[in-house]
Amino acid sequence: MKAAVASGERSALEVARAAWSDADVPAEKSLRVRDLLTSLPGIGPARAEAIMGDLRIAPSKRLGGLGTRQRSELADWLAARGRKRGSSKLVVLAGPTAVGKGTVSAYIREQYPDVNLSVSATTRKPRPGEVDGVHYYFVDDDEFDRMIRDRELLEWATVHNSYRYGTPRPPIDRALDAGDKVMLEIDLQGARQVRDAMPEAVLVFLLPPSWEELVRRLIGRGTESAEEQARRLDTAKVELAAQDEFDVRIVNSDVGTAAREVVDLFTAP
Ligand SMILES: Nc1nc2c(ncn2[C@@H]2O[C@H](COP(=O)(O)OP(=O)(O)O)[C@@H](O)[C@H]2O)c(=O)[nH]1
Ligand SMILES: Nc1ncnc2c1ncn2[C@@H]1O[C@H](COP(=O)(O)OP(=O)(O)O)[C@@H](O)[C@H]1O
Repeated sequence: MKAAVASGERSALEVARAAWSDADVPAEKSLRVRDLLTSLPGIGPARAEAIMGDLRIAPSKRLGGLGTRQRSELADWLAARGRKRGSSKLVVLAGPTAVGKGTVSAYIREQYPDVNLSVSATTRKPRPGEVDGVHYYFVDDDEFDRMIRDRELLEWATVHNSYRYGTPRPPIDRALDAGDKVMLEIDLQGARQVRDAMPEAVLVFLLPPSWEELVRRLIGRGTESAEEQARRLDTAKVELAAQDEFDVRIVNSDVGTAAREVVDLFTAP
């Protein structure tokens, strides 16, 4: 029956209204409210149960069996979520190592507080000054494996052939449900997974003004050994070749200008 409810609140609302009409639609009328809710993007069984608790609908209830008050509250909830999801937007910022993704993200975090920056989980150790839960959720391999097993990650990847990084999904769905602007700063592999999982996301490729400038930034950052720098530049060549897969390309010449161009995407039609 879930097939009757394509993703998207409005269609869920239409299914509910059909179940409550005088039409002869036994499938909709017998559809469990729990199944209607879990057919929506980002709502699993636990969330569906919590929502039904808030709406005072018993876990086993079917659409056709709801009382007048329950129907009205469920319809209002679906309509409100549809409006919020319609106004929220997910922007994914990716690009070659040392192009300035972290710098542009930090600038956006400081200058555009209404943009909700996703906090990734990673198995790498924190660097001096990095705070758990702010820069990253620093977890060990067992915990990262559990997050994968429990399908808690929207995407994840092994980056620079060393540590794993992933985007916890529940905070993203809560933020999108609330109509927030959400931004991920992730690597190319992760961006591709987000594009598959959430086609409505806007994928941004951050470009250096030139290859020479990219090399200068990587070496100037001074956080890698010479051989690691060489390895990352090889990766950067491959990543630059993938830029056509992205919806938008932004050149990071000046951090403030690049950040503005990224943030403007949240309000672009
Ligand atoms: N796929 C994916 N990549 C991530 C995530 N978080 C960070 N990254 C990428 O991992 C790479 C490593 O980031 P970081 O550990 O800060 O080290 P840096 O690249 O040396 O600055 C960067 O290219 C980030 O874009 C994530 O949640 N998922
Ligand atoms: N617009 C820019 N102009 C000059 N240097 C920059 C610019 N943006 C970033 N940088 C510098 O380039 C280096 C790499 O930036 P970083 O944010 O670590 O890149 P990434 O997160 O993409 O690996 C850092 O030293 C940073 O200060």
